[in-house]
Amino acid sequence: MEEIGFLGMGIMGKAMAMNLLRNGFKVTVWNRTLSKCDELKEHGASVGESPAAVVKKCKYTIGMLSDPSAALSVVFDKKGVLEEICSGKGYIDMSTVDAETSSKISEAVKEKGGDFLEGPVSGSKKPAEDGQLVILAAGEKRLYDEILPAFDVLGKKSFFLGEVGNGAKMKLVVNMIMGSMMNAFSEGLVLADKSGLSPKTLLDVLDLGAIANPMFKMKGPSMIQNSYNPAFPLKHQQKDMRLALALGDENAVSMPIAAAANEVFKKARSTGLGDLDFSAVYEIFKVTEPSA
Ligand SMILES: NC(=O)C1=CN([C@@H]2O[C@H](COP(=O)(O)OP(=O)(O)OC[C@H]3O[C@@H](n4cnc5c(N)ncnc54)[C@H](OP(=O)(O)O)[C@@H]3O)[C@@H](O)[C@H]2O)C=CC1
Ligand SMILES: O=CCCC(=O)O
Repeated sequence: MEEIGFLGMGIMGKAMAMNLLRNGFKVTVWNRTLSKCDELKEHGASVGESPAAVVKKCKYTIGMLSDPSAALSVVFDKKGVLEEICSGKGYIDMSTVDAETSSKISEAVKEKGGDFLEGPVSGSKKPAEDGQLVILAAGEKRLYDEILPAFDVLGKKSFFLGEVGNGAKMKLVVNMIMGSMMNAFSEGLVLADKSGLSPKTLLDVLDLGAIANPMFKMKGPSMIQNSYNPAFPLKHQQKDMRLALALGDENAVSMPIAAAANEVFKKARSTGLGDLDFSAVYEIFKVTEPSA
């Protein structure tokens, strides 16, 4: 397979690029904060000096950036992707963004003759390290077929969802459900505790019943130890709730549960929890009102 460029060495980008290297791909990486490329370099990656330089060198370039503004910035800014993308090259944005952002990038890339694919992912740091992501791709089918060998390393399953925007929308729906579930879970843990029950026993009970799921199983034990080492930063989960609510707005879908969950995530951000794991929203439910 051709050399792959990778823009964005955050929690996910770093794990994904490392996984590609481990599986024999040649990778050139770039990150706004250059020092975050050091570990990749030690493992055999080349480092590009700008997104444009990476695209110039590589036939395929993947972006994994924090939010719509970052995703747009690496494409449209000076020394960005657009300066070097051209016919015969592909750009794959795997960041979680809204459909409008993805379409803007797609149109600009296509105008330069390049191919574009969006490919947001389900799964967090550990699945990224283990190549167990679920890839929600949409856009240029030819590029999808060409990049599949890399997707097969990054993920356990790839979906091709058709036109650009469908991957972004699917990802936002999934994360909207996840964020609402995390709120209900946190509320339940507090209710158990305040009612004199053991939260640990609640985890055991949940895990044996109809609502058992990997998220409760993985996050529950660390939450009851007040430990929130970030795998999926809370600020990104709140961004996804916000974008999902905007999608609901566009489609006149009433989303009272997600709206309430978003408010709690916003509160968590405003109290300085944004860089912790999204499960830190639990801390907000633990705060008790002074009794009257
Ligand atoms: N963590 C997770 O579990 C998952 C995250 N996602 C999504 O993947 C994306 C990345 O997430 P994650 O790796 O956790 O996030 P991080 O916050 O760890 O990393 C964000 C990355 O974006 C870069 N960045 C931010 N702003 C800019 C900018 N203006 N210009 C250029 N680069 C910028 C950062 O660079 P710098 O280092 O310089 O700040 C960093 O490389 C997000 O869209 C997130 O929603 C999807 C699935 C799971
Ligand atoms: O966007 C982040 C998703 C995290 C997960 O799917 O576990």
